[in-house]
Amino acid sequence: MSAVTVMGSGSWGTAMALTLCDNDHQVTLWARRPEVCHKINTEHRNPDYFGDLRLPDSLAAVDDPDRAMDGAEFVVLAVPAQSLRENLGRWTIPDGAIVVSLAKGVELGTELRMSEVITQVTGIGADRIAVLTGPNLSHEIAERQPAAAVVASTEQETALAVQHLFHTATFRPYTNNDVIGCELAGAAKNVIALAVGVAAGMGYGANSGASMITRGLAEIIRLGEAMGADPHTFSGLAGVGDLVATCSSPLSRNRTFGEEIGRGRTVAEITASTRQVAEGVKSCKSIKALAEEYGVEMPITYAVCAVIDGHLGPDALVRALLSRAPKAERT
Ligand SMILES: NC(=O)c1ccc[n+]([C@@H]2O[C@H](COP(=O)([O-])OP(=O)(O)OC[C@H]3O[C@@H](n4cnc5c(N)ncnc54)[C@H](O)[C@@H]3O)[C@@H](O)[C@H]2O)c1
Ligand SMILES: O=P(O)(O)OC[C@H](O)CO
Repeated sequence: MSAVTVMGSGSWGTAMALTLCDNDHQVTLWARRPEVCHKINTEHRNPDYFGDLRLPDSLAAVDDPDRAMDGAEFVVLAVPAQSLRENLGRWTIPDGAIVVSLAKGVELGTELRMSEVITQVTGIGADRIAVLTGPNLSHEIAERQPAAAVVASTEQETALAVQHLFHTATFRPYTNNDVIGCELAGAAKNVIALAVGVAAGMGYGANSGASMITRGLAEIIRLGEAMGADPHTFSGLAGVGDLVATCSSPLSRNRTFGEEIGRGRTVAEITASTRQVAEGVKSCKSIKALAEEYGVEMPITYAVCAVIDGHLGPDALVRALLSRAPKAERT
């Protein structure tokens, strides 16, 4: 049994906290809002994210970050990507703790991956950081539906420790040492899911979705290879696995956000109507900046950025992609 603190009590932090409880770890969940802590501690529910789902009695919620992390051997970071730097700047991670990053985003302005942000702000070395990613929609995980995942770390011992930490009867993490590929894949699939959602919202069917998923994968691989990722990562769970899950599922916030755009709502309207994060809405810009930096073509990502910025409507997004100069598939 390990002492584990999950920092962030939204959909994914809560789902991972209950998975860790299923493994009999001593789990503390940090929530910003005292009323969320109260509900978790007294009613064993987090209704903003999981309706009536009963959380394990052993799960303790705390609203003070220092108290939450006191004695933690593992600290699991479950706040949105664009808030990670600010939060880490306020927190003190216990000496020696292994840090697990859950966020699927690339930081705006710096274009840093989440593990890079963690090292930059806290000074914690890459050998004590792991990234957990893969096809993992929180509601399915919280219902204990079977799923696989990837734990990526440059340090094999760290990857193995985190794999062991999370491995339950229904949740099966594999290890991988390609942190760049795993993090990039997790962030970039959200952008492709926005595009697939736009097409779905406009009423297009499976052919359009599959075409975007496949060409989306091609542009993610192009960027990944330029950044030094292992191309094999993209045919694994962190790559094609998460891309298919996110782009196909009505549970995906990114796909749903895109669908709403496809039906004619504005980005401002959709953003105002949900408290949940759709990471691709911001990360599309940092991924576009990476594409520019590495000189890689990413037409779907560019088109999504134009739609998010209001420069392109949904119809124009589809036209822009189809009217590009004809080319061979493997380019
Ligand atoms: N939900 C999923 O299915 C899922 C699966 C895998 C990975 N992820 C990733 O996990 C990360 C967290 O996503 P989520 O699904 O839990 O999002 P969410 O919107 O459900 O919850 C986000 C949580 O962070 C808190 N939060 C928001 N802004 C904050 C800030 N500025 N400072 C501190 N806390 C803040 C919210 O109060 C909430 O508790 C994202 O990067 C997401 O891509 C989510
Ligand atoms: O709901 P989304 O779109 O943030 O996707 C959640 C997970 O990343 C799916 O693996």
